[in-house]
Amino acid sequence: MSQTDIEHIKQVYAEADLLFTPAEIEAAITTMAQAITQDMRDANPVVFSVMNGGLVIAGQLLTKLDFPLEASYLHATRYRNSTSGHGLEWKVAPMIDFKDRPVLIIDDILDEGHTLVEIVEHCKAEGAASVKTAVLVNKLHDRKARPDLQADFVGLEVIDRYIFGFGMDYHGYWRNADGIYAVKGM
Ligand SMILES: O=P(O)(O)OC[C@H]1O[C@H](OP(=O)(O)OP(=O)(O)O)[C@H](O)[C@@H]1O
Ligand code: HPA
Repeated sequence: MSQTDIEHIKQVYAEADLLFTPAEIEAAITTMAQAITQDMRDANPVVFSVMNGGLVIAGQLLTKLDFPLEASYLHATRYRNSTSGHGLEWKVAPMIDFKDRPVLIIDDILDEGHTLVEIVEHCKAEGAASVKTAVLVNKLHDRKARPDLQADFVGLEVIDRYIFGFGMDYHGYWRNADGIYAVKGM
C-alpha cells in the first residue's frame, strides 16, 4: 500500500464515528460468555474462530469460557479486504475432528450472513452433533441470506453502516482498533 493510501487509512480512522467503546464491548463479551457457559458448560464442544475477523473477539471470549472445550480456527472469507461481499472462499477448513460433537463458531460480525450459513452447513455436513454461532455484532437490515437468520449468541446490535475495529477491517486495516467505529459516509 502506498503512502497516499496509508494517509487515507489514517483519515478514515480520524473521521469515523465511535459506535461502541471498549468498556461497552467488554461488557457485551462478558454477557455473551455467561450465556454460552450456561448453555454449553457440559457439552464438551469444539470451538472454531473464523479468521481473520474472529481473531479479537475469540481471543477475549475464550478466556471467559470457564469449562472444558477444544479451541481451533477455520479461515473463510467473502469480502477479501474489500467493503462488499462475494462468494465464500475457504482458505483453511476445520482441522479438529468434530464428528458427533457440538460445535460453536465464533465470528466478529453477522452481516448478510452468507459466511455463517455456509460454515454452519459445512460443519453439519461433516457430522457435527450440533452447530451454534456466536457473533460480537449483528448488523440490523433486511438483507440477511435468510429472513429468519440469527446467531445463537449476539454481543451487540449495530446499525446498517460499514464498521471496523475489534477484528473488523476497513480494506484490511484497523482490525486492531479498540472500539467499534462506522466509516464516515458509509
Ligand atoms: O455476514 P456476511 O455478509 O457473510 O459477512 C460477515 C463476514 O465478513 C467478514 O469476513 P471477511 O470475508 O471480510 O473476511 P475477514 O474475516 O478476513 O475480514 C466477517 O469477518 C464475517 O466472517
Ligand atoms: O461492516 C463490516 N465491516 C467489516 N467487515 C465486514 N464484513 C461484513 N460486514 C462488515
